[in-house]
Amino acid sequence: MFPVSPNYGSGCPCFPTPCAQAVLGSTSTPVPCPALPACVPPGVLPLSRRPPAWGRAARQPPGLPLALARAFSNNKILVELDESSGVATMKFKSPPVNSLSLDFLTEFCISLEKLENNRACRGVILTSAIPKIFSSGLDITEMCGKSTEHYAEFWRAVQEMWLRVYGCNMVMIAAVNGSSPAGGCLIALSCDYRIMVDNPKFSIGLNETQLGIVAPFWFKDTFVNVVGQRIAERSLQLGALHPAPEALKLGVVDELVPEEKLQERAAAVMAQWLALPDHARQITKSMMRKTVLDRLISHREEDIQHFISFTSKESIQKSLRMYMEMLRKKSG
Ligand SMILES: CCCCC/C=C\CCCC/C=C/C(=O)SCCNC(=O)CCNC(=O)[C@H](O)C(C)(C)COP(=O)(O)OP(=O)(O)OC[C@H]1O[C@@H](n2cnc3c(N)ncnc32)[C@H](O)[C@@H]1OP(=O)(O)O
Repeated sequence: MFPVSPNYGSGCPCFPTPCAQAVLGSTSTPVPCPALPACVPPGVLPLSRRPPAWGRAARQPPGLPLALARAFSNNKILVELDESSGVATMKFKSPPVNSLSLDFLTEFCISLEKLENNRACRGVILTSAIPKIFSSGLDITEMCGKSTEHYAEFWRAVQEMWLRVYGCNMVMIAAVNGSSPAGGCLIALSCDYRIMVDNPKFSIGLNETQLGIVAPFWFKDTFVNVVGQRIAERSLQLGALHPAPEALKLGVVDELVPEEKLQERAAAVMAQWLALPDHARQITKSMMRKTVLDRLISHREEDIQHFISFTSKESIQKSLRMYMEMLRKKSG
């Protein structure tokens, strides 16, 4: 029996019996499963998978229950699709702080994939249902005291989340309604546009160095592509968390709005972006992001090994434990 594609799992229609396409051939080259991209090997969804739907929301594919197309929620993310506008909202609702656990990341990828496969959906707004927090970033407990197999699985899920958001053909808008450190910031940076609530108590940034860890090269690349080399270099070295007004000045976010206007403004910006022909916008987006995406795709396994050896170091484990202790003391 040959191994299955690394993306094969319970999200695939052929689960638990892998279809022929989900099985890796003797060459170990993953063969894409046409049935569902969950079986597709890691990477970016090719542009050709989404037919252009400019000017109107395309029809619901036959066979998909209507209720599923309008709203679905597994556990940690509430997804609502407005078929008339073609815009979905993914609302993070994983208390207490929307940390990006393995379960969260898995649900996130499956939810986004469902939307990508739904022709009625052309744009997604990412936001939070937890007051004052957009996302607290990667779940630190997933990186503490676990096995190397667990670190590998977790890191693959983090990579997958980024590849899917950064490489997404749909318009992605982050409606940042709370603090957004590290991995939370990465999600926002990977969108096409960021709107943040105008509240200096909410901050955003890649603060990894404050935890004694290092933002991986693809976090850094994403940041540089948004704010430029100089701002990214200073902000990354200092592990800076920028209060909303400063984040706007530095270009980390595109605009600030009062909290009560956030969803309305996100919908208005989305409408502007969706007024463009999909194919032209998608090809342009792909052209702008391809180099950075390809860099991780071609070094994915190496990056996982790097993460495992870095995270497994006793000095790193110690830093993470101390950081968690500091958070616990602060909260308790
Ligand atoms: C050279 C190459 C290198 C290769 C790669 C190597 C390394 C890996 C790099 C990995 C990149 C990492 C990215 C990350 O995202 S790391 C996570 C960074 N996140 C943070 O620093 C945020 C920490 N949290 C906070 O600052 C605050 O919690 C808050 C989000 C501002 C919310 O504040 P507040 O409302 O006051 O809530 P509490 O602080 O009281 O927290 C409530 C409980 O939640 C727990 N918590 C918070 N954040 C996390 C988290 N990220 N993971 C897990 N748990 C978290 C906190 O401990 C509280 O728990 P308790 O109730 O049990 O005490």
